[in-house]
Amino acid sequence: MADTSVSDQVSGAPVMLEARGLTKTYYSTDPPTRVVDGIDLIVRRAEFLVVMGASGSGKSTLLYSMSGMDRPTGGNVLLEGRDLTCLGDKEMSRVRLNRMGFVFQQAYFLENLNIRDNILLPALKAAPGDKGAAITRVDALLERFGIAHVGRHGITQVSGGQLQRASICRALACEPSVLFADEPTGALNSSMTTEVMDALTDVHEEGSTLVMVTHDPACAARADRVVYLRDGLLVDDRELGKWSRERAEGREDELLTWLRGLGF
Ligand SMILES: Nc1ncnc2c1ncn2[C@@H]1O[C@H](COP(=O)(O)OP(=O)(O)OP(=O)(O)O)[C@@H](O)[C@H]1O
Repeated sequence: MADTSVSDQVSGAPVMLEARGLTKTYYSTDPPTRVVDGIDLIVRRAEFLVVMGASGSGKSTLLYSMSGMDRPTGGNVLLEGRDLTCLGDKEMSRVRLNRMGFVFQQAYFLENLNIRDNILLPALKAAPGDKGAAITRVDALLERFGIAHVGRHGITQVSGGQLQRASICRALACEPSVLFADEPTGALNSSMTTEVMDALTDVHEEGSTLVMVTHDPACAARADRVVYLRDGLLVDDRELGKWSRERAEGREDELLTWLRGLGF
């Protein structure tokens, strides 16, 4: 049973996810490469946290290690106080399916299924005995993200922005505790980027916890907090506070100044 009483000792806010001394070393290289180097990081409940850093600094590896997609080689990851690092593969898959959602740069949808069925698939897998509820939830998500009219379209018959909004729907279909996004706008033009970031901002404003990797300061400026990685180490951390459309530009400038100071 999850321990929901865990809270951040500094802010007092409830903790959703925590990395303690998280390490990932690849032993396939000679010498071995330590890509994530003993990171301590707390993600508070309902927080939108962004991970930035130069290419190769370990952002995706940190995200995958925290989400159980990849096994860390040291340290621990706790989801609402429950240590995930001691779980077997089967239990970890269950946690990923039921408690975590993922959005990647590419959608990775099945070509032989339409958009709606691609979104429905994980929801049915997570709750096989409750097909009606899964269908209702998925149809509500399609409406909410403005893609109900393309639900029966094939995956090549929609725009990049619509496909990424469908990825967000799929990630939310199992009502996850944490949504992880790895460069979700990396393959999109600027109007589609805004479309997808608006969708993610809505998800956050409705109370979801988000952890996102991005290279794009305009996307990062949507977050509550940005952490910066260098060579697998977490070297700085900046609270941005609540995002608002009115303050968007000033906030992006403030973030850029901070990032330049870090050598970004
Ligand atoms: N399977 C692997 N074996 C060995 N080294 C790896 C492996 N996967 C990743 N790396 C190395 O780990 C380092 C960090 O990779 P990672 O993808 O986490 O960085 P990143 O900050 O997300 O980079 P980018 O912004 O370019 O996506 C890189 O130097 C990469 O080459």
